[in-house]
Amino acid sequence: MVKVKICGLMEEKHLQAAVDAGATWIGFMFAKSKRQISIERASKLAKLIPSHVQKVGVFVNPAEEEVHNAVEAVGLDYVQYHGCEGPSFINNLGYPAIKAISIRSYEDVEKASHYDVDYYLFDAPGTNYAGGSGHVFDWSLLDELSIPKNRVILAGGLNSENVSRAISQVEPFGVDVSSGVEKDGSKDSDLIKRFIETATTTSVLK
Ligand SMILES: O=C(O)c1ccccc1NCC(=O)[C@H](O)[C@H](O)COP(=O)(O)O
Repeated sequence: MVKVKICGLMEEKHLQAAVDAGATWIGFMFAKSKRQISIERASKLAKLIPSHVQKVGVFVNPAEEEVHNAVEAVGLDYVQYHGCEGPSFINNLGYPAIKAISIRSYEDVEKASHYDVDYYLFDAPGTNYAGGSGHVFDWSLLDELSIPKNRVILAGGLNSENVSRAISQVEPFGVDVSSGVEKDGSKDSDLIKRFIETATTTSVLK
């Protein structure tokens, strides 16, 4: 079954909807974004998350100190690097890691092989911010992946209408969504439930 990451959660009711519907990862945005959350607020919300659901902190070119503080205060299970962080920066920090890679061309896809991380999150390039644009990239660029599929998380403009197609085509380990579970600029519990239900009931076998 495909795993689901719901990103950019800021409110208890939406967090609860994601947990109840079967999310594997909950993402807190610590970088500049309209979804940015403080470490204090994320720590409070994190206490409501059962241990089988993993907490991901999303950063864009952070200072090391910032990452250490958030991991400790929030009890993050993974750190998602969504900027231009290099392999040695990520390795030196030493936390379980997700490296986001913005895909414009096949050369971008190849950048994944420079990193030794737990998961590779392939995303559309950002517009106002580094991610969370709601845009889809050309999934066929992932046809010749050199990294194992069980380390791939697909992101970028996914929603309950296109996620089944995305899963059938890319066969990722997980899918990630932010804009696609929002209505009028805020997360929506029904959209979160529908997305998770659709993704987790889609067969990964072609
Ligand atoms: O979501 C943001 O606002 C954001 C801002 C800056 C860096 C990363 C950001 N999001 C990280 C994510 O993992 C998003 O879920 C991913 O980019 C997909 O977003 P969307 O296309 O909106 O589903």
